[in-house]
Amino acid sequence: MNFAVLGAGAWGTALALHLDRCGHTVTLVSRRLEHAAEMASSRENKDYLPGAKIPPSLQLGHEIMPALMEADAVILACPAKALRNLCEEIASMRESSWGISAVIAVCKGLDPQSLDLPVEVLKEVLPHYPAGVLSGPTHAGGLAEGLPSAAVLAFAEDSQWIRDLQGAFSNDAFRLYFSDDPIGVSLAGSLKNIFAIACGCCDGLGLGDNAKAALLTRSLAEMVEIGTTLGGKRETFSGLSGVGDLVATSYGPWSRNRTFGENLAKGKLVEDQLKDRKTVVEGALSVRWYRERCRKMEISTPILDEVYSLVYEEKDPSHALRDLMSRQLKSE
Ligand SMILES: NC(=O)C1=CN([C@@H]2O[C@H](COP(=O)(O)OP(=O)(O)OC[C@H]3O[C@@H](n4cnc5c(N)ncnc54)[C@H](O)[C@@H]3O)[C@@H](O)[C@H]2O)C=CC1
Ligand SMILES: O=C(CO)COP(=O)(O)O
Repeated sequence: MNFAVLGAGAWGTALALHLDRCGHTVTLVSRRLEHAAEMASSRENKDYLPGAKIPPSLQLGHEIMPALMEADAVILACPAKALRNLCEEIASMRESSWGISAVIAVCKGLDPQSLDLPVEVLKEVLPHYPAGVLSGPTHAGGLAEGLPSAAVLAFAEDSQWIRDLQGAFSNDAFRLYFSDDPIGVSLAGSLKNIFAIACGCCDGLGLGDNAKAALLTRSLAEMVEIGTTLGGKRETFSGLSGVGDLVATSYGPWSRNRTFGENLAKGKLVEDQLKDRKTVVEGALSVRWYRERCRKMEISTPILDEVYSLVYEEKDPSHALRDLMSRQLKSE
């Protein structure tokens, strides 16, 4: 198959490397000319995924159009806040001769203006193509190294072409499951980042394994409550994109969301952590939007509310812990 991967951050690069290893024709597109040129000369993405060699077979570019003209499937690997713009750019260039059979978003957040999930943005802006999402406990470094991992490919419809796509992504190091719940998978992928920030705080405060297990378990309960109210299927949250990614991100030393939470608990200010950083901390943004949505729908979200207060109201992490522990007792 021919894949266009748009967005040359850590995750786009890791996916492109993986698809190249699977024997596909792959073009990885960076939006910045100088970044594409630097990658082409060093055969490495030093800015976002240092250490992973880019083989000559993987094509690098900075223009979207040539990659789209050839593509069977397009992977959108930008941060969630840039997804709508990127889709609009594609829509403005669209030609009926293109052979694109699917567009797949791999970001884990919400559109800041509309609060839409990535799959909803795809459906709205690129209605001509089947829209899917890929998500799971898969950090870029592990996939780039070829360490074993598994994820979910979710489309609302099922077809032979989508099953071919599932097969095209899979090899002996990467196992891709199919799901018919792109809404649930998108919700799970963005919510786990918020709870990973809470788990990072737990690490930063040195609260130990009992506390972290309790926090993770109650985070899952909250994720299921929010996710099912917002339209996801309950079983999705016990799958790879739900509990799988929640565990990976909450424990991974590599996780930007978990590390952000850990540093918060150690006294590093939000603005100092976010200013001038090249890479995304999706949970720090999406917690604001989820809080707004959950309030409107009157969903009780005690952990998410505390993460919001930590990030946007300068709440002291030890006070957040005290407030969580002193809530009215209830049934599990
Ligand atoms: N890094 C990881 O391990 C994983 C990341 N993700 C998700 O994938 C998304 C991207 O993450 P990373 O690649 O890690 O981000 P990153 O922080 O490494 O890089 C973001 C990339 O997106 C590019 N970008 C920004 N605006 C863009 C636009 N309008 N059009 C095209 N490209 C644009 C930036 O130039 C940069 O190359 C995030 O939503 C993240 O949650 C999902 C799974 C794993
Ligand atoms: O989504 C991820 C792994 O599944 C990456 O998590 P971070 O963005 O926290 O690094």
